[in-house]
Amino acid sequence: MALNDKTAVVTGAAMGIGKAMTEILLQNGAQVAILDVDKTAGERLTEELNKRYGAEKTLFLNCNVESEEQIKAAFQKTVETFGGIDILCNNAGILNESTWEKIVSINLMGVIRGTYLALEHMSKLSGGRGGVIVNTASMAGLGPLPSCPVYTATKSGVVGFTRAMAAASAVSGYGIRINVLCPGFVQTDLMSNMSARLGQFSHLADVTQQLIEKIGIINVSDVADCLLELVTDETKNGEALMLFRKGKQYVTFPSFSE
Ligand SMILES: NC(=O)c1ccc[n+]([C@@H]2O[C@H](COP(=O)([O-])OP(=O)(O)OC[C@H]3O[C@@H](n4cnc5c(N)ncnc54)[C@H](O)[C@@H]3O)[C@@H](O)[C@H]2O)c1
Ligand SMILES: CC[C@@H](O)/C=C/C=C\C[C@@H](O)/C=C/C=C/C=C\[C@@H](O)CCCC(=O)O
Repeated sequence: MALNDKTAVVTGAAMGIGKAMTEILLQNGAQVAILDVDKTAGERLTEELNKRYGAEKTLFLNCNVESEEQIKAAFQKTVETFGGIDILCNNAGILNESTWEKIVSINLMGVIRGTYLALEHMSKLSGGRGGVIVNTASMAGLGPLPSCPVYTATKSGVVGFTRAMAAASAVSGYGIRINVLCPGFVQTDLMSNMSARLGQFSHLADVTQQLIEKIGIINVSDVADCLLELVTDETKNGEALMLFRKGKQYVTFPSFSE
């Protein structure tokens, strides 16, 4: 899928991985709606990107993925501005084990909310052009991060939701491919003050540190490159792409369908 003049929506786009996703999509010719709960950072980034890529290429929309209403309004504004939605990156996420219900609401329910509301604009069954959705999970969605049980649960949920939705899309004829990214540790703000983010598991900070040393830390640009692959490669649907310092790998899951 060529990205020239395609419209992408990226959630949690004001910084970190979402910012890198936004940039690679712009570099490849897409126009991008930048959705984020942080208005200051979102507006600052949009101003910077406008200078580099042109004001008509980006649109900042203040949006909390915990709110169905706000996502709905942001998608509507994107469609009014750019004429449709071709690519959705459900990327917004947090790590804070002390506010566990909030992690579930943002990391897992935010992905489900975003996907269901985007179908109304993207699905060929409701007059959309089809396209591609990429969800950001984590390696923690494949193997447990002991210091973060709820974060692990949300990311496992995102992997399962993505794979089931991809199969549902193929069988139903939505015309939408749905894939999931599973990065290991990535150098962003989410990795700062790790011990404080672990809540009742702060005593396991050392275990996390050992894991970080074992599998290494990658850069946001490595994740953005993998996003581009999942967006552009039309053969990919229902895939989980794991990446860490050792490299990237499509995950093989057990098959129960035969
Ligand atoms: N950093 C890592 O090591 C790592 C590894 C694997 C997966 N991830 C996942 O990647 C995604 C992005 O994380 P990051 O490392 O870039 O984090 P980050 O903290 O650098 O950026 C997250 C962005 O999401 C926004 N955000 C937070 N809550 C939101 C909400 N309710 N609605 C809308 N926007 C919201 C923040 O304002 C911020 O701009 C997350 O889903 C995270 O779980 C991160
Ligand atoms: C803190 C941000 C969070 O999103 C990052 C988590 C990163 C890793 C969590 C870790 O517990 C996950 C391990 C997953 C392993 C899955 C499969 C293994 O086969 C990988 C093999 C690794 C290796 O070759 O050493």
